[in-house]
Amino acid sequence: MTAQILDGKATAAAIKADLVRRVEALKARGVTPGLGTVLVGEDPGSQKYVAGKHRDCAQVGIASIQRELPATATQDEIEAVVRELNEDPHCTGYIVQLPLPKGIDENRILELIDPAKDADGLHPMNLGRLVLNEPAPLPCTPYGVIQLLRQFGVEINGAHVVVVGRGVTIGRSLPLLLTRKSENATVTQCHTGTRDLAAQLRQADIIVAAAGSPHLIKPEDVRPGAAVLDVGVSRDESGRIVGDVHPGVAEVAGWLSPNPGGVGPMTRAQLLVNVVEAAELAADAKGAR
Ligand SMILES: Nc1nc2c(c(=O)[nH]1)N[C@@H](CN(C=O)c1ccc(C(=O)N[C@@H](CCC(=O)O)C(=O)O)cc1)CN2
Repeated sequence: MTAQILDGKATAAAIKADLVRRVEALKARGVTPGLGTVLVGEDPGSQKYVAGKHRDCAQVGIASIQRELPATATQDEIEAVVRELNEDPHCTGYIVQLPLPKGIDENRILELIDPAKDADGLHPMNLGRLVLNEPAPLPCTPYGVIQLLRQFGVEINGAHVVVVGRGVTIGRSLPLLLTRKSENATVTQCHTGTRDLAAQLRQADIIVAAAGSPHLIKPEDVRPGAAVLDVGVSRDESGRIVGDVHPGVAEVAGWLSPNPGGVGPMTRAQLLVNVVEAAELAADAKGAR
């Protein structure tokens, strides 16, 4: 068996094409959506992701607001930038690129973001809304996973999904989305404390690997025909991405979301969706006044 590729680039391109129309409609109402990014330090991966986000903005007509601080920036200095973006009327949504340098209290920074401008859906109020099943900006990578599965007709309803990882950007919220009635999956969450990971993986209809552990998922761990989404990012000596999924999995899986080229572009597309939706909500509220 050779897996069908879940092509995130093509799917993200279609989402962006639709956003062009929505951004034009907003501009006709006198609102230009603006994405802000806060980048602290010089991590080459983070720099690349942030640059990609602003390239996407240019493609769909969203204005870009970039704030960069050195790796030596203090908690107070980062918080000052967050407060400034909360007040900036040109910035309709923004993100703080993670991870932040060691010594910075990441949660305190996330809690300071205005929930109405939280383009990542990582503010505790928005994560809480997700728990309560209330409307909220959806965390970008988790929702990118779901959209990719839907786009390629992978059955989520009733599926047993094994999520590997428990980080704040993916692992924590993906099970929340997958167990909503609209998705209706059964989820097992695995992590470094899981006793027999291979035994869990072999039960899965869908595996989402977000551990950041190179080639953790081996072909013999995958049930033939299962869908496998590689969301883990490690880098080799030359800076190239190494995913969580061993290349041999392509011979066993029914579907494979590669890395790069799978969920990464979907993450970026969902970020733009969140920015446009926040701007639409703000425009509606302004019109209603
Ligand atoms: N505030 C946030 N920080 C981080 C998030 C996040 O969602 N919000 N997720 C990751 C990084 N990330 C987004 O910021 C991200 C990861 C990957 C990609 C992407 O397009 N990847 C490409 C490959 C790019 C390359 O060659 O390096 C792909 O997969 O094809 C975009 C965004 C951690 N931080």
